[in-house]
Amino acid sequence: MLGRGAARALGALRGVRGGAPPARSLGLSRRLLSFEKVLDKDHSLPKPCWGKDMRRLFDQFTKKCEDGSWIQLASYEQISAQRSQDFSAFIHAYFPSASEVINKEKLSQAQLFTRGFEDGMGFEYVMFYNKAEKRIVCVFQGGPHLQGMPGFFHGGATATIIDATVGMNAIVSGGIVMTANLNINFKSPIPLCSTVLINSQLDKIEGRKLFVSCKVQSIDGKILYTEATSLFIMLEPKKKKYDLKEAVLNPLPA
Ligand SMILES: CCCCCC/C=C\CCCCCCCC(=O)SCCNC(=O)CCNC(=O)[C@H](O)C(C)(C)COP(=O)(O)OP(=O)(O)OC[C@H]1O[C@@H](n2cnc3c(N)ncnc32)[C@H](O)[C@@H]1OP(=O)(O)O
Repeated sequence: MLGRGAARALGALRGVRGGAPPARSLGLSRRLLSFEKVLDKDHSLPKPCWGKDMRRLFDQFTKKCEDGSWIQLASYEQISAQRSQDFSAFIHAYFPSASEVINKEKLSQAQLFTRGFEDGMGFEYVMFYNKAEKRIVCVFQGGPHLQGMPGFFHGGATATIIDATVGMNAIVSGGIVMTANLNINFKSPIPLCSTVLINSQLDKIEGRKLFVSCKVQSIDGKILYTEATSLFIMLEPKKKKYDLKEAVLNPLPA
């Protein structure tokens, strides 16, 4: 199960209607937070654009979810427009100086960077979480629009999916966090349109700091493409006005 803070953080920022019950009562045996009424499609479910490797690994990890040791993490591209006021409140509480700069009307169009591509062209991925081992495994199939050097992924695209994976590992343990440091060693170029495994591990928590590392490998484990270490910081509200719990329990009307 997730910590309460993390479940609330995810719920509040995902467009939940009707409120999020405490994590303990969620019955998260297979799919994380799947009870939520979320307004758009879950991109972490199989699609026609997934290749056979991606599909096979999805099936393998889904099987591991049956005994509850692993949980599949759902993934949406957009929170509902109705929640945009929550985002304004979030920004106001945590980054008050940014509050004046951000165009609040545009917030209703906000969507997760990794989910902004046409199906199969950008980031296709699904993450699985093992709480006991503090691990998240991301099965990633990158599309042709992620090219850097001809025939290979752009390093920024690799950094993005790494940040998303280690970031999710930090979120499930720490709630509302931001990347403070991301250190990447690119060891071997990743062939464009291939499927790879990103294995991330929460190494330690010290106060507000979460240290997460990961390896990007070929699906047979023979090639180590990339290694990364990261530091995430749990955010502290600068203003006490924003109450995450209140935002979850009293969502805005549709
Ligand atoms: C959150 C719920 C979301 C749910 C839905 C989301 C769905 C999917 C998400 C997918 C995951 C995506 C993950 C992507 C994450 C990002 O990319 S975040 C974007 C990039 N990051 C930033 O823009 C952060 C910019 N930096 C900051 O805003 C701040 O510096 C900070 C918030 C990181 C820290 O500021 P503050 O809170 O004021 O803390 P400090 O007092 O400065 O520091 C606290 C301690 O940490 C140490 N520290 C800070 N930064 C670093 C660093 N870079 N390296 C090493 N150490 C650092 C600092 O020294 C303090 O240590 P001590 O307490 O003194 O020991």
